[in-house]
Amino acid sequence: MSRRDIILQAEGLSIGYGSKSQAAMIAEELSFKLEKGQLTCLLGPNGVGKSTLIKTILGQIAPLKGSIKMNGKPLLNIGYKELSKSIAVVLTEKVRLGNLTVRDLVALGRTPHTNWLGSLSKQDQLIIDRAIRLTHISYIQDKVLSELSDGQLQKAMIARALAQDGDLLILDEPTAHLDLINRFEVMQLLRNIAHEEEKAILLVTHDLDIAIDTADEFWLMQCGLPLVIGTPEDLIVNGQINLLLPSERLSFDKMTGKVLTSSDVNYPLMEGGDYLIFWMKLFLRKIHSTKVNSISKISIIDDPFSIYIEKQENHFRFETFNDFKSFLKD
Ligand SMILES: Nc1ncnc2c1ncn2[C@@H]1O[C@H](COP(=O)(O)OP(=O)(O)OP(=O)(O)O)[C@@H](O)[C@H]1O
Repeated sequence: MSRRDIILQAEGLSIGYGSKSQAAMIAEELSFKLEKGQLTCLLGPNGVGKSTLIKTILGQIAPLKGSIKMNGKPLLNIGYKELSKSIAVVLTEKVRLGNLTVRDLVALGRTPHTNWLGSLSKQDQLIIDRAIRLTHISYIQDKVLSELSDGQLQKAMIARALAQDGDLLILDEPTAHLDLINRFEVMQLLRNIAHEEEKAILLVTHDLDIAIDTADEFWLMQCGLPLVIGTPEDLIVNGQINLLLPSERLSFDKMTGKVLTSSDVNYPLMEGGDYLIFWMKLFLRKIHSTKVNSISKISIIDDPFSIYIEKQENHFRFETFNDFKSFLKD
């Protein structure tokens, strides 16, 4: 096998709730594998079954059909203790452990490895130190959890999962409730952990743009269909990324990596740098003015920023999009 080791694998898996005889099937024919050193993002619309799949992988609900193997062994044959040494989880629910310090929380990650008294060995302390260092939270290790921001708490939760020292990390929407910078930081952190610590990481996210920027692999989940799996770049280039956007009003722009609303605007002839034309098109789509139809040409230059308009033999110049907007609205 290649450098990458398969940690978890499933073939023809059906997932859902209830018993096999009276089952509410959520998804079927799911086949996938998770490999060391890879960051995988599971994407799909609300209610499609992402959390159900995560719960099945964690052994919290039994598959309706098929089985999942962890390191070659059926998941159902792996005991709770062994499983918690191999899989670390960060879920969306906020922890209510306000009096614990960050270091106490990270130390909880060692629970599956400690004796029944829960005493930490020197080796455990070193692993906790390392998890704190890798997640860049040394400066807050003595703070109590109730005093943390959402971003700091999320990093502490990731450190706890890292201290567990399993091969597989599973996270449900780790960037929910975070601001833009923290969303990037947390995803970059997870990418580094996957690559440098050789962990397999699976996370659920709705943050398509950040996922494109960081993931090695996407799993696209859609109602009643098998998972579509590939590198983000392949799925973008072959158009399968649009499976995430079943509405005709939305489409994925391959050039910019952004989701755009489709438009019925007939753009005039445009001249200028690619990025200027991109923002001009977005502007014209939003302004939705009938006056755009009588513009024959738009030229945009970036230094000094100017918009030149040719309209029925007349020429106009604007220094900002805002001035152009006023003109279109008059
Ligand atoms: N305990 C349960 N028993 C029966 N059905 C459930 C249970 N939990 C969830 N479901 C149903 O399973 C389907 C998939 O839900 P799930 O939470 O897995 O979706 P999701 O893709 O994670 O959604 P979201 O993006 O909104 O978190 C939904 O129709 C939901 O109502």
